Amino acid sequence: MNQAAVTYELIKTDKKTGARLGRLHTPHGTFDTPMFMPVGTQATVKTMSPEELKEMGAGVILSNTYHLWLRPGEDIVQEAGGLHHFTNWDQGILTDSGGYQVFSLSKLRDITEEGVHFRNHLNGEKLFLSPEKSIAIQNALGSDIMMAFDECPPFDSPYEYMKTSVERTSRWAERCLAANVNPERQALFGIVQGGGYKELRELSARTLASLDFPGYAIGGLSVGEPKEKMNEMLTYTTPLLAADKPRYLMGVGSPDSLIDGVIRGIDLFDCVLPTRIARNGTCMTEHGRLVIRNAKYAHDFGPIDASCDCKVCRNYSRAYIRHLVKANETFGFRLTTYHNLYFLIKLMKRVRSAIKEDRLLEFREEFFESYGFNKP
Ligand SMILES: CNc1nc2c(CC[C@H]3O[C@@H](OC)[C@H](OC)[C@@H]3O)c3nc(N)[nH]c(=O)c3cc2[nH]1
Ligand SMILES: [Zn+2]
Repeated sequence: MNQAAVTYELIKTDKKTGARLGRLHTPHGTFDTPMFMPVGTQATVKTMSPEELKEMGAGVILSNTYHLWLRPGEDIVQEAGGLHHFTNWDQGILTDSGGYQVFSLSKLRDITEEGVHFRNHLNGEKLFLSPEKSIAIQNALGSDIMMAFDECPPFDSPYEYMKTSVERTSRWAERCLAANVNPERQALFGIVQGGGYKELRELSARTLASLDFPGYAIGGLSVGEPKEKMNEMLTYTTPLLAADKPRYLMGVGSPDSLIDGVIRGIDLFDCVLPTRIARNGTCMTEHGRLVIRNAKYAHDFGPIDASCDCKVCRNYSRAYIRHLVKANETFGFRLTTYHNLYFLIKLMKRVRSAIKEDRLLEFREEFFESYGFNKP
């Protein structure tokens, strides 16, 4: 029996919700879950060094097959000895399959049973991505967790289209399993689709469960649908997935969505939100979002967030960071990025403590009140 590359250890199941405490064992370390994974689409978490990511407690970071295939090319990364050597990051790496980018970045595309024909969003050249090609790229990148090549249709696609897509994505998932040349070191996660149709979510979950992946992602969400619809699909879908496997909600998210995802049984999250809003000077704080450019912070020599113990909040003032951001100084965006990532990683740590102490729903109430999510 091959030693599985990634295994999930279920530590505790919350009595009042679907939340769990767990540990994700990977060839590059073991990490507590629920966990937030910083996104480093082009093999870097924008403006952050590996040392800073480690310092803030990041365990697993993401990179993206589509982007790295186009630039610099998976062959260069492979020659470097894989992504861990290329990026000098020795902890966990998860690569997305490119399925989402093909559907979100390229306009002209043709989906066939074989794969997807589309145009390079950088130079318009014709490209083709298939389950086999996506897995070959991810094997070359050497990520610890690879994602199956899938189609992420618009949430409100017609039932018939969504059904066809789910069935094709399931056949693609099987081809991905067969294409993985390194299952002992690189775990492949299946991605559940089905949009807002419960019976298609069930069809997708059950088909993928029968293929016995080491972990599962819930895809096709956080694509513009109302949060209530996302939560409704999670409530329905996560119980269909094996309790002894990790569950990863792709592309999520904001603090309220992270907590509500944990309550519905999600263990792993990724989202560009904290790093993206940081680059326009917006910070997450205990009392909601703070737009640092705002004139009211010009003479404010306090920290971004008085309740945050990160190195940014311990050493730099709102006035200084506001000045840097307004002057478009890179260091300003490094400070806002570090703080935002720290805030979400710390939020997951607080959630894990709340699960340990059987007080997750109380924590949700307190945090939502403080952040302002309860405001009508
Ligand atoms: C934001 N909402 C959202 N993101 C999603 C992503 C990751 C985007 C990927 O693109 C890059 O960020 C833009 C990241 O790449 C590192 C991320 O993994 C998804 N990926 C796949 N394969 N299938 C999905 O159904 C899917 C759904 C999503 N919903
Ligand atoms: Zn801070």
